[in-house]
Amino acid sequence: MISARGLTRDYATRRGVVHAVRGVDLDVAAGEIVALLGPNGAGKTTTLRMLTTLLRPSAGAARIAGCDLVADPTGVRRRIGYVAQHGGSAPDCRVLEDLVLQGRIHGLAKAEARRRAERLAAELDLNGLGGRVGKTLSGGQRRRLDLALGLIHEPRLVFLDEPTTSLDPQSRANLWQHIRRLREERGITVVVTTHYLDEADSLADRVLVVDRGRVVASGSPDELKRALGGDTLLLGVDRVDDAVRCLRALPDVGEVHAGADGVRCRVRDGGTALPTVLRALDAARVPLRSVQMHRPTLDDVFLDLTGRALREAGEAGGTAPTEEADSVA
Ligand SMILES: Nc1ncnc2c1ncn2[C@@H]1O[C@H](COP(=O)(O)OP(=O)(O)OP(=O)(O)O)[C@@H](O)[C@H]1O
Repeated sequence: MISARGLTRDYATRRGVVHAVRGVDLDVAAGEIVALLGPNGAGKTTTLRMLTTLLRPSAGAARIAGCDLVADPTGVRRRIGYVAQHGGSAPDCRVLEDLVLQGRIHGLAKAEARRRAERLAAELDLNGLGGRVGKTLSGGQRRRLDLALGLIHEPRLVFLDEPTTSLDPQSRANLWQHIRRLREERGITVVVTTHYLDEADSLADRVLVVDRGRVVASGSPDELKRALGGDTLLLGVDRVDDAVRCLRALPDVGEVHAGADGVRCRVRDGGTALPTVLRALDAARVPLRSVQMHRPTLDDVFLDLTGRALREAGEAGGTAPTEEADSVA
C-alpha cells in the first residue's frame, strides 16, 4: 500500500536549514496499522505531510495506493484519507451536514453522500448527534467526527496525525477500538503518528521508531521489546549520581540511565539481579525510596536506541519551529 524510499525534507529558516526528515524508508502492507512513534520534533508530522502530498519531499520517492507521490499527487489524494492533528470538522456546522458537505467535496451525489454520512455516524457512535454543531461535541466525539470526515470517500488508506492528543484515557481507548474495528470491517490500512507509547503498543501491528528525522527501528511492539531482552529495574533514589556510579560498577547491570523518576537499568534477569543491586546500593549508602521491575516497554526500546527516554526527549530531538519556513527543494 505504501513503498517509500529516502524521503527527505529540509526547511530553510532564518537560522539555517532544519533537516526535519533524513531519508526515511517505509513499507506498509494492505490492512496493516502502522505507527510512527517518536518525541515532539522527531519528524513524524513532516513525514505524514509528505506521504499525503501536503508537502513536497526535498528528495526521495514513494508509491502510495498505487500512485506515484510526486508525479500523480491528485491520484494519491483521491485514494487516501487524512485526519490532521487538529482535525477538519467545522465548529459551527451540524455533524451530519459537515459529513455530507465533505462527501460532496469529494464529488459524491447528495443522496450517496447522505447515505455514507449516516452509515459512518452509526459506525463511529455519532448516532443522535447529527443535528449538533461541532463545537458542542466532547473531545472524543469531535475526534470521531474528524475520523468520519477522513473516511467519507471510502479510502483504502488513512493517515491519522496524533489522533488522541488531549483526549482523556477512556476516550483514547474508545478511539483505538473504533480504528481497529474500521480496519477489521472495512479492511482499511492505517498509518498513525503518536508520541504515546501505550497508543503504539495497543493499536499498531508494527511500530516505526522515529528519532531526529530517521527511522531507528521497526517491528511489532512485541518484536521490538523482545529484541531488547531482559528486565528493567526502576530505582527511586534521591542521590541519583551516586546510584548511577554504583550501578555502573556492577558486572551484571547493562545500560544505566538517570531519569526524572529515578534511575533505570537493564539486567538480564530481574529476580537474580535485584538482591545484588540492593546490596550494592546499601553498601554505597544510597537510600532507596522504591523499586520496580518490569519487562521492557517501548520507552525502554527508545531509550536503548537513542540514549534518551521518549517522555524526556521532546524538543531535544529537534529544533522548535519558531518561524514558518520556505522549502529547500
Ligand atoms: N515549517 C517549519 N519550519 C521550520 N522548521 C520546521 C517546520 N515544520 C517543522 N519543523 C521542524 O522540523 C522538525 C520535525 O518537525 P515535525 O513537526 O515533523 O515533528 P513531529 O515528530 O511531528 O513533532 P510533533 O509531535 O511535535 O508534531 C522539528 O525540528 C521542527 O521544529
